[in-house]
Amino acid sequence: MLDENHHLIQCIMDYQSKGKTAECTQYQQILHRNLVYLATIADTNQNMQSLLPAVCLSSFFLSTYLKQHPPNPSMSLGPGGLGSSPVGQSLHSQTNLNDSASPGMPPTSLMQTQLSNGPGQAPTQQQCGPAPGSAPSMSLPSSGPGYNHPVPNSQGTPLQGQGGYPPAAARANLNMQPGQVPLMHQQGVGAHYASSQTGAPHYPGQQAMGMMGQGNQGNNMMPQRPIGSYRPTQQGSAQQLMGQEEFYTEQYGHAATSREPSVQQYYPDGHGEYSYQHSYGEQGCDRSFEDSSQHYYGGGNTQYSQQQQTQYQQASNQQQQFNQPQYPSQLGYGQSQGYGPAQGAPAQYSQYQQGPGQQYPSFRSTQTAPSAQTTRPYTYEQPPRPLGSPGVAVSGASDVSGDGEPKSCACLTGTRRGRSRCAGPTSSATSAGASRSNRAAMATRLALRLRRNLSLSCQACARARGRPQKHELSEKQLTRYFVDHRRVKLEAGSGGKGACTFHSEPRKEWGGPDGGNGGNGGDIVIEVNKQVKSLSLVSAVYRGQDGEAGGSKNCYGRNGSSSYISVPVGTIVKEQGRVVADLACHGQQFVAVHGGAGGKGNRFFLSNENRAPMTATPGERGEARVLHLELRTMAHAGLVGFPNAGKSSLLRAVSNARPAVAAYPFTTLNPHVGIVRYRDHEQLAVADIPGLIRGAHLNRGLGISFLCHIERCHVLLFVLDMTSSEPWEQLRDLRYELDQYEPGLSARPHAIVANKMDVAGTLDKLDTLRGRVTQRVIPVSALTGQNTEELILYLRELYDGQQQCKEKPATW
Ligand SMILES: Nc1nc2c(ncn2[C@@H]2O[C@H](COP(=O)(O)OP(=O)(O)OP(=O)(O)O)[C@@H](O)[C@H]2O)c(=O)[nH]1
Ligand SMILES: [Mg+2]
Repeated sequence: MLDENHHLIQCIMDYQSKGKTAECTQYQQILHRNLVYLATIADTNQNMQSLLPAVCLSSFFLSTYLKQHPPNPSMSLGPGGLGSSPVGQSLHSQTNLNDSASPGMPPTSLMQTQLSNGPGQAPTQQQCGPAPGSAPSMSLPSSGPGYNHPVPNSQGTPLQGQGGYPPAAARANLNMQPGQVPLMHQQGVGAHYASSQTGAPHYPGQQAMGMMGQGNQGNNMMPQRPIGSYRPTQQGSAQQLMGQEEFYTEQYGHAATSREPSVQQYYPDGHGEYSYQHSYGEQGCDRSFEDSSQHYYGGGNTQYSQQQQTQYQQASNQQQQFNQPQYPSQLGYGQSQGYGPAQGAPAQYSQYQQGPGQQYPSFRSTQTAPSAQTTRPYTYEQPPRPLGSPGVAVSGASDVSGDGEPKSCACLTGTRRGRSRCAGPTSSATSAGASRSNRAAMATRLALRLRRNLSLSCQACARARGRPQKHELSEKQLTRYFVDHRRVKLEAGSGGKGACTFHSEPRKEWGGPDGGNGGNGGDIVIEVNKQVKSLSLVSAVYRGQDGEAGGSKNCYGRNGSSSYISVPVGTIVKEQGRVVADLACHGQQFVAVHGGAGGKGNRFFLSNENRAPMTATPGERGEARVLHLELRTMAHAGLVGFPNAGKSSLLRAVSNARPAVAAYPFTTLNPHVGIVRYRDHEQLAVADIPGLIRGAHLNRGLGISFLCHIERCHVLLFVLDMTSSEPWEQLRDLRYELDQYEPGLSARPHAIVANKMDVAGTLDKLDTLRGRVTQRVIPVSALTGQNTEELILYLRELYDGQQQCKEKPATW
């Protein structure tokens, strides 16, 4: 490694002299990484002594080279390298360059000094850092040759040029005493926080983890590798991270898993200081408080908070209140680091050179510990929760932007009619910081939500959309599906033929006849099913199942099974105009055609006269007939009236039926039946019949085809449109049409309903109507429901009166 570094430096110098900037930059990056790696190894017990000369010698060459060739400010040496610092210019870049190489590989003299440092070294580190204000103007005037920083003679003397590189951190890294391990972590965190401006991190678990890691894995080189996840966060350049990761993969045969940038995705709130540092370094203080985990570790470092309070308040007054001391054990955090926003602070990376097993668990435990996490705003990160759970509400309610107004939700709300933008509140992280994985998860949840027709993202969306109601069929669709007349051709199954066989057995020459009979053919049965509402499902042709033929050994054939045709209640079966069956009850069956009888086998013809009959008969053919099925709506009462009289509106007013209502005639094309329920649990069916007009019996309008439905009604309700000029003329025409369809039909128990009484000028017509008829006239308004109670009660009276006369034979 030493030779390689020498060679690299030589190449850099050559390229620099030749003016090849690109190659020079490339070799500088490699050199930088070598130095970082050497510094990492130097943290361990085993390799420190042997590698220290290599590190320092390389640093010496590099410093010598840099003195002779001031670096190009635009050059980048990777994380923390040249040009990565927003301020400091070339001199600062040089500082960073040295600092980037310095973590874990402090000057030899310093190392040697620190090797003997005991745990008592930790408190002194608090005093040796520069003031925060001095950070932006950091410089690294190397006082001596090589890579040596000026070593403080006393621990209270501030070091120079320690931008993000506290010497105490180097001491901590070099300190192999387990008891001093916490110092390393504190210093590392302190250095990091000093540059990240995120306030002091307070990880109670971090010290413990650090101790564990150092004590248990003290000589393990692998865990000492730099953690890559911090680098992109601090540098703000994932590209550099990837390049470095590839470099490590190539150089050392493995890629540090902790370098994966996706770690940041796993913790979008992240390690508090890092996410916050990134926010402040590049975005200022426009990031919401919930975006960072600042409040999770809020300001446990009292000294730190006190010192940096001024700048911190400038950065975010809102967040300052969360930086109150919570973890007094963190008081030892370094103050030596600047707090300026422009510090690249590469040194702090190396201070975090811990193994994944040490570091991330500590962060995890630290993040989950504070109670402030209950208000985490990461709606994207949270798994789906049941609706109405507190978490759902908190996620949306707790997210308030800086001005106190909830931000608009970016989630999509699935509705039956498509997607719409949700207006509910959500976190700023939701709208601003969705990574790819988050978007994928969001898409998955969105698809799930669309399937459920629910929303799980925010409080405003977290409500059930309600069950999708059954889509009402239009009158046109109902007409298509409603069939009240069907001609069917029925042919029952034929019987199976009989068998003609003889018994066959060894040494039994004349076994006798054993042919079995054939099975009977299947019948076709018409069965009433109340679930069926029309004859639309009735086919034109039915063929019954045939019976099986008989077999030998006296085996009979299987009978054909019966076929059933389901028809609605009120179906009348006619054959050649003659009613053969009236199916008015649920479950009632009518065997329309019978199957043919099965044939006889020769065994059947065995007799004393004929011991070996050869006779076997074929099965009979099934019965066949053509029938006409008519549906007559079964209802207790029927609404009869002219079009637009308000029949459908009245049915909607007195029952739960929902026929179509429109201000044009012949809106209703099919009968609708509604149920009127009474308190004694009696239920009366009321049928809305399509409108009749004058001359309907001559097939005008919709004709009188629908009067067959009225034919089954026990009670008739004549609905008159009181807004017409002469309502009583409507009554007369209706009676006439009914009588033309069936004489005496209008004489059934009935009532006269004067509808639309809410319209002005109808009272006079009502009086006139009452004077012209002898039946009871009930004024109602189907639109407003006025006086519909009287109609319902009177309907019950009519029905009860008709039931009392049930003993009498019907006249229709
Ligand atoms: N003002 C008023 N309007 C009514 C009333 N009842 C029904 N209407 C209106 O009259 C129009 C026809 O109502 P429908 O219930 O469709 O009449 P219909 O007898 O079923 O009509 P068809 O189905 O064509 O036979 C609609 O615009 C209703 O809003 C009522 O009591 N008062
Ligand atoms: Mg209607």
